[in-house]
Amino acid sequence: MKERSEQVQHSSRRSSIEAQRRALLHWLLLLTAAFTLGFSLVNLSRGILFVAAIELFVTVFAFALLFVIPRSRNIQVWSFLYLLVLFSMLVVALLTPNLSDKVFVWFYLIPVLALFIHGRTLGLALSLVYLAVAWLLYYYRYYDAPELLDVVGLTNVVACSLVLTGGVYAYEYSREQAEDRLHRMASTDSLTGLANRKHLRELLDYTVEECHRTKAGFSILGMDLDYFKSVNDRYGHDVGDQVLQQVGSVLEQRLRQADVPARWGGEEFMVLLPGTDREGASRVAENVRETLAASPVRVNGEDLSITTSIGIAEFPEDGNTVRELLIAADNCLYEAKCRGRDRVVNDAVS
Ligand SMILES: Nc1nc2c(ncn2[C@@H]2O[C@H](COP(=O)(O)OP(=O)(O)OP(=O)(O)O)[C@@H](O)[C@H]2O)c(=O)[nH]1
Repeated sequence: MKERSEQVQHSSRRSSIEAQRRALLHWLLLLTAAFTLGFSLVNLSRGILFVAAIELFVTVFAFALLFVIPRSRNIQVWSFLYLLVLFSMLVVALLTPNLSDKVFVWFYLIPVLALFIHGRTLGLALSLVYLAVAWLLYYYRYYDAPELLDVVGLTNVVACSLVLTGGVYAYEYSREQAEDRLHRMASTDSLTGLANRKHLRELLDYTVEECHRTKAGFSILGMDLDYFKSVNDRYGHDVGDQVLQQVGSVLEQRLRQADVPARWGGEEFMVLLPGTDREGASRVAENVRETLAASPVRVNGEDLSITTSIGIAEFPEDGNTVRELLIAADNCLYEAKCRGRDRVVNDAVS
């Protein structure tokens, strides 16, 4: 749906991804602090002091991030630093002579963490860079231990990390797709396929804010079908639903790409017309009203005509806030109903 609408959906998606990553990072930092502290104590007791000190540093670093991240506006940099510090600690452990070659299994965590906290694209790029460095260091560390560097050994090391990276990437991809679908469903009216009330409300807030900044204008149309209750009463709810779908498709057909029609609730619709003044909005409203009146719904061989009353409000003349504009459009709509329905009113006296 439309450029502006996509912008709003995109920014609401971004903030939900950000919140999810913050929560994930919180748990990862707790786990990191706990495990590095444990390893630090073990290495301290074994006398491997340098590694123990590095691990203790990572414990403190992870613990500090637990306080920094909730207060930070941009967590991307901190996430990047967290991964780098963790990776550097693993490098030190890998290159330390007395530690087991099994230390390398911890590198398999890097692609999992990178993809979870940085998302698919950046996460994959970081994973491949870190893994390539880890493979080279593994080779350098064990070049004098042929039993670890035979073809089978090396293939296992490389293939396992690639399979793991591919698996987590595929998981992230399907999770993103599912999230996209959920976001679309949450902002769409299932009967008409138009934007729903919640989504248009967000769009109106965004548009008012933007127009205050840019000094641009816009209008809204508040629409209410006439005598819709009698359609339901006479023909049943299924026909009523068919009428609502017909209104949805007329709005989709008659409006410009930048305009956003929405189902406001029941038999009420609302349209956002960016960059349109009162006169322009009145022409669009007349056009929609006439098209609807000329597009009857066919029921049992009978033509059921649809008429609508429309009220208009223009920003900033009729209101500086979304609330004021909605009240102004509603007053015009009420006036249209009072004057006999099937008409457009753009100048109600409140
Ligand atoms: N079929 C169907 N009907 C709905 C839906 N949502 C609301 N309605 C019906 O819409 C009707 C609205 O009736 P009223 O508010 O009296 O409005 P009206 O009959 O159009 O009268 P005026 O607006 O004064 O012209 C009620 O009968 C609701 O049950 C829906 O999703 N499907």
